[in-house]
Amino acid sequence: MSSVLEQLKQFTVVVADTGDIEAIQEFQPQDATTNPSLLLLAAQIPRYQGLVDDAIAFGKAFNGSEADKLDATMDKLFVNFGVEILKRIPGRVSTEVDARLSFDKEAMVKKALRLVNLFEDSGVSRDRVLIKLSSTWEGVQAAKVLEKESIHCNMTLLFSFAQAVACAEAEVTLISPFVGRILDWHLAHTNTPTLQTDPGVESVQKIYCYYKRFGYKTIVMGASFRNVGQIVALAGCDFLTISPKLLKELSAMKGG
Ligand SMILES: O=C(CO)[C@@H](O)[C@H](O)[C@H](O)[C@H](O)COP(=O)(O)O
Ligand SMILES: O=C[C@H](O)COP(=O)(O)O
Repeated sequence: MSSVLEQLKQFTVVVADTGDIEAIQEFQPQDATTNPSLLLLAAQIPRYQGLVDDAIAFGKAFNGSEADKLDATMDKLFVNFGVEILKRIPGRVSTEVDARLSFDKEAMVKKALRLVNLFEDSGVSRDRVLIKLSSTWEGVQAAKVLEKESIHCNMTLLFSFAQAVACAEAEVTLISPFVGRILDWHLAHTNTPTLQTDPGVESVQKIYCYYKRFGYKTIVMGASFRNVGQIVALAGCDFLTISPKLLKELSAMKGG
């Protein structure tokens, strides 16, 4: 009998949510997503020290202030991990624009162009990269500009239906609704410790049905999962990005 992970792959594009390159190889996802927290963890794994050293050398040689050098180091580090990840997957890697820029359209566009240029300098074409932008109003406007330059965007930190509609109308490539954080919020802020239904799962289902009903092309990728139950409930969604811990649980579960 095949595993739940193998069965899931028949209906949904499975994406690895990690900077740990070896974990990505183990589960053979189509795509991978990274974020600063995940890359901070990965950068502390001794086998990836070479990628960190290379980024530091790049930053030191960068012409500019100390702050510019630090910025250049971080950009190069994110790209170094992205380039290595892409050697192990057939699809795309998501690389994030600093969330502190989330309310500054021009700064997000500039940072995205810089990341894409670094990928291209490493021999990776822009169609293998998804630039992650916050789903703020400014983020959506930045994505509109970038998509016109064939820079594909993954709109992240998406918690509401209104954000999803704005992203679809802007014709962005992909959105990442955050299942787990919606659930976390409800558990922390409502008087229903045992919820009958999962509001994070329901949020993705509503967005998915709306996109399909009205023919929007934007890909829906559920993210931020707390347990395998949420993932199984969303089987059939376009994409799901899943941590190695939950990918391992899914691959150990036998399907019916
Ligand atoms: O790329 C994405 C989503 O686009 C993911 O890496 C996404 O950032 C992660 O799933 C979330 O940040 C995980 O967040 P959480 O588990 O801390 O709620
Ligand atoms: O895509 C979303 C953000 O990268 C989440 O980052 P965080 O896990 O550090 O809050």
